Amino acid sequence: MTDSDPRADGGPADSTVAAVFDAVAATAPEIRDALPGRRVESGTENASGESVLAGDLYADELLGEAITGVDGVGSFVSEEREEAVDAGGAVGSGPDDAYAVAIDPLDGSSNLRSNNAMGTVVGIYDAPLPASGRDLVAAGYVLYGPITTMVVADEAGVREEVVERDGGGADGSTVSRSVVEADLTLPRDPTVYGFGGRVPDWPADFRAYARSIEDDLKLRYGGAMVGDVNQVLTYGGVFAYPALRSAPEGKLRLQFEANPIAYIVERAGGASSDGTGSILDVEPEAVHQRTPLYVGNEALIERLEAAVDAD
Ligand SMILES: O=P(O)(O)OC[C@H]1O[C@](O)(COP(=O)(O)O)[C@@H](O)[C@@H]1O
Ligand SMILES: [Mg+2]
Ligand SMILES: [Mg+2]
Repeated sequence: MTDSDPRADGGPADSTVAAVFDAVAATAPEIRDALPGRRVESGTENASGESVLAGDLYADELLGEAITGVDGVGSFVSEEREEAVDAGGAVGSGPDDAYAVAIDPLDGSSNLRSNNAMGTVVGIYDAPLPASGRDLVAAGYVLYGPITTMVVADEAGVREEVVERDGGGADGSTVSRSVVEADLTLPRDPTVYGFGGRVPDWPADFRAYARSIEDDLKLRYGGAMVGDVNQVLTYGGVFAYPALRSAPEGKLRLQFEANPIAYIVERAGGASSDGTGSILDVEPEAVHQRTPLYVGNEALIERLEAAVDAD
């Protein structure tokens, strides 16, 4: 529990959803504190074939324990785990059914060695995984920047909180959370863009789109999706990890990364796409499935879809 409850400011009504974000917020300072000693390779690969840092594993363990301990969470899966963990209770959309939670424990963890921003991504689904983005009931992310912030999206909208370690409130809390933006929406006039992947690996249609975007917007790319998407939510613009010539499915994973981010951006008044339509409509096929991801101001996403359709 926290000593300043953001739900009083119009957050999620659902107690399980609120408890999941309580757990994530409570874990954030601990993850942050543990990072300095965990910048090295763990010597293992994850289900996506990527090498795992000690920080990835530590965050995964801590969050796994905290989230599976929440009443009403029936299933848990992470980028760093091959299979979903049964947390007790059947997952579904009925009133007594449990939720499934998917996380990317450390997003952008290659930034750990170079000491740049990273995050944690969370998606809460009312359907067994792999699930459609339409089954999300809430999603959010923690951004470990100069300040630790948490962005939470649900039916009611999107809010941003600052999360800080607390000396310990009367209720035994260890973190304090203050809402700094109760109704986060994308600015109407976009100013930034950030696109992942190597430029020579971009398909010609996406390269042409990028060239046209460069005329209007400033480049902001830090190599952590959460940090780069937070730029777009703050200043307006477009983030993409596109389909690549060498990897038509792109890099980002639908369950842990693309769906939660698309949900947040759409709730904030923006749009998402896999190149043809909303990410939230992508058919779920596997827990670790990848998808191209484009999110941002609606007009920029419409322009993207027109550009990549034209090829
Ligand atoms: O190094 P690249 O190819 O630009 O990839 C960057 C992308 O990969 C990621 O780091 C993948 O996330 P993980 O660190 O969770 O594997 C994204 O955060 C980021 O957008
Ligand atoms: Mg990631
Ligand atoms: Mg990760």
